[in-house]
Amino acid sequence: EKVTLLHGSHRTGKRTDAAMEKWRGHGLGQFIHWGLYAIPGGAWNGKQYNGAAEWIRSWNGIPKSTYDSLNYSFNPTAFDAKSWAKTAKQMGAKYVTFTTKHHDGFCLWPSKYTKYTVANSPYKKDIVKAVVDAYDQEGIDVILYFSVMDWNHPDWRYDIKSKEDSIAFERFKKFTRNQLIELLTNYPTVKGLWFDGTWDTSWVKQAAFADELETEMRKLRPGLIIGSRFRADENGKRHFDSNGVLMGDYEQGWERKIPSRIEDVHGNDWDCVMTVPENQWGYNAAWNGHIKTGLELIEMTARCVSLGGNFVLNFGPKGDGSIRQEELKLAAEIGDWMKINQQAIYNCGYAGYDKQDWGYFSKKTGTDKIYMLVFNVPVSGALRIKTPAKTVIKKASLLADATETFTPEQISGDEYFLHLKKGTHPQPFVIVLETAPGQQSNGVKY
Ligand SMILES: C[C@@H]1N[C@@H](c2cn(-c3ccccc3)nn2)[C@H](O)[C@@H]1O
Repeated sequence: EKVTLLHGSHRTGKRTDAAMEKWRGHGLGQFIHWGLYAIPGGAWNGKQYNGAAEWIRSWNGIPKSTYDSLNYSFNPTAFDAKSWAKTAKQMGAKYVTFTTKHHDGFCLWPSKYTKYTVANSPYKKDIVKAVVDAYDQEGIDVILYFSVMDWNHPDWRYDIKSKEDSIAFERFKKFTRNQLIELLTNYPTVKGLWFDGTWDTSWVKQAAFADELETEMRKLRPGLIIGSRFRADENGKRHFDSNGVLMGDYEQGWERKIPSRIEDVHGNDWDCVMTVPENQWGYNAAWNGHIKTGLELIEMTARCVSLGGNFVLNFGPKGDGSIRQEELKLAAEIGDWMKINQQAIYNCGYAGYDKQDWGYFSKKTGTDKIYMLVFNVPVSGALRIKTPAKTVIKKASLLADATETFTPEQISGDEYFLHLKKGTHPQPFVIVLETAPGQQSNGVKY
């Protein structure tokens, strides 16, 4: 049975306000990891390493003090937030999640609460502001990534084991609150905060403080969107409180992985954040292992939307601020597909149809319009559809060409085949189903 919680989740079920409904409908987002780690780009003294490039400071053999002095070399002459925002627009991203401060503690905005910022670099200027303004101009919503864990701050602790730790961490908590209020005050148009670096015991023990801070941020910015990774409940439970209720507004558990079925998302909103290589968020000059193709990433987008989530693809700009060619090419490939098929992605969600081998269903929120996103054309050319009870399929046509229609062949009570014409399908395509809800013989609506 339920336990009484002071600092568990304060809401059950999805948020129904306009800000969250807009976020829910985004479908496709861009993540950008940029900071000092982009300067070494996964290598140190000519030796290429395989770990995640944004974690290089933590690798064995890397002199931490030398890494920490990289702010004096930070001068991204090729940085142009407008061109980043244009790339995102062309890809079809509806929002961007941007690293204000990663685990290394370097702030891409001129924070008043630490010297470890762009203000103390040759570049000097406010990068967060440039990004927020450029993406606002493109009509792309901005969410700010913030790492609580801060390797640079002298008062950061992994755990609190002594009086000294406790005194230091109280200072760190004030510093963290100050920076978050500073970000929400400096950049009032941002729609949310994406928290990371919140798994260590020191922070997990701060249930009351973090709960109050979340309340304060939401009061300062009504409609603010905060995920499940920010805070733990008073029993140290993260993402889901001691009663199994989601913390925050959406589940932030899908990092480099995608749910395989609807039961995995427990009726919550969620995002999946994904890297192009296996595990590189910050720029790594040597991309090793499997590099995802445009088709793979389009399919991941379709899978996420079909299960009611958002797919957020990561970009890792170089130390000079330019985006690498491989990422520009992927953005263009995804964008070309989105230009034709975006109706099946934006403001769509779980359709409630059984998953079929040929691909994914999505449903336009608030309508009976169903999309079939086809990735695996069967040898038979017959696309099987099992509709929810007694649903009527009124029309079936290609999204890209409404004159190309299909006559559903009913093969059982609720099952149909759509027969594709012979021919190749070099790109995934979408079929639109105009449907009507089922009627029982006695006229009762389902
Ligand atoms: C969104 C992604 N989250 C950061 C991360 C955190 N971790 C991690 C690694 C070991 C234990 C706990 C967390 N691995 N990657 C990555 O650096 C990136 O920012």
